[in-house]
Amino acid sequence: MSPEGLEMDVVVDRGPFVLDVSVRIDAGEVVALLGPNGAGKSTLLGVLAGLIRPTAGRVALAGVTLDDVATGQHVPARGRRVGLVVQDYLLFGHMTVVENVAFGLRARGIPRRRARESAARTLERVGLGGLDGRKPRELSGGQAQRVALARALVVEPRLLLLDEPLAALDAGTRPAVRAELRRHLAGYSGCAIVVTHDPLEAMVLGDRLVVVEDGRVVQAGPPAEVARHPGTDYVARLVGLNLLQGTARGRTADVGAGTVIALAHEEHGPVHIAFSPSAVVLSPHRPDGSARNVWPGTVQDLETHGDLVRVTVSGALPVLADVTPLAIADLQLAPGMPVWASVKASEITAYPA
Ligand SMILES: Nc1ncnc2c1ncn2[C@@H]1O[C@H](COP(=O)(O)OP(=O)(O)OP(=O)(O)O)[C@@H](O)[C@H]1O
Repeated sequence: MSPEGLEMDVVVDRGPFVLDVSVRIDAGEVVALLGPNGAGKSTLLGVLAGLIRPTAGRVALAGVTLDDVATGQHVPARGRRVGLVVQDYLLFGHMTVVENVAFGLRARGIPRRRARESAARTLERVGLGGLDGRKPRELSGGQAQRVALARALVVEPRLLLLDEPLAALDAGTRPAVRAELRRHLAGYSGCAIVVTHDPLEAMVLGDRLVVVEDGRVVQAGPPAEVARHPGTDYVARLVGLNLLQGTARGRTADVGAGTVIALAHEEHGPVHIAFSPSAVVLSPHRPDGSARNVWPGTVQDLETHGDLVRVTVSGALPVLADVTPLAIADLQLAPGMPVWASVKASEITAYPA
């Protein structure tokens, strides 16, 4: 645990619902917070932002105690070095972009001129230099998202909270804004938490996943590890995603290990490639059907989740496959058995890294 990091051990007791969590985040680390509706994600963010007071426990950020119920210590929201980006951005329609960004500084008593200068610098940093005088209604969804990010960053927070930051964007613009957000988060030196319902977003943005169910942390770890060993059925369904990195050249992508993947649409340059374990077909012999994406591996592990069995296939290109118990019996799949995995191009999502 770095001294600049976040330490949170809190209980929020709301009668029927109790949040009881311990979370540690290092400076520079991005945690993707996942969980079903009503699991307690917003409550957790509310405590960190200083909007909800815990019933018991302690929160410390960068060596500063923000909450300590035992001693009665509580730093109010305005006094915290915490930046918050909410789902619908909540930009003030009557203010310009630079005024929106400067607002948090003004609220903290920074004089107008200095606040505007800092705001303009932060807008430059998120690639929005030159848009200072625009009104929020004159921005695209992606630009509005960056203004919201600038508004959170302008107070130089040690903790950045992003509550479903891409939810307001349409499906077409989301991949590009997600890739951009990833770059901003990579360059951010504080702790960050991204709340999301989207497993792809969680895997792309998070260095680590923290999964909350019914007010408790049920699983935490690097995305690939959580996907390979889901602790609950919810996690298995949610993070069951194969994620590869590659270099695209039109309708194909080189993913290393001598394997080229056929894509459903054109991409160029570094890409993420994602497909669901349910899209993977396993066969004992090299299939000669229409699937062009075929590679060999070895069954490493079988784990039952609900009515499916998740098969971990190891090899030069490790992959997860969800198959029915009947298929397991038919194919007589067992650890150590060589298999061929195949995926149709139409089942693959590729997007810029
Ligand atoms: N102000 C409140 N007073 C009492 N209970 C509340 C309050 N706000 C939320 N709750 C309850 O606390 C629990 C956790 O809610 P929370 O909003 O933190 O979940 P969430 O994981 O953010 O859900 P979602 O994904 O739907 O936003 C729920 O059972 C909810 O009904």
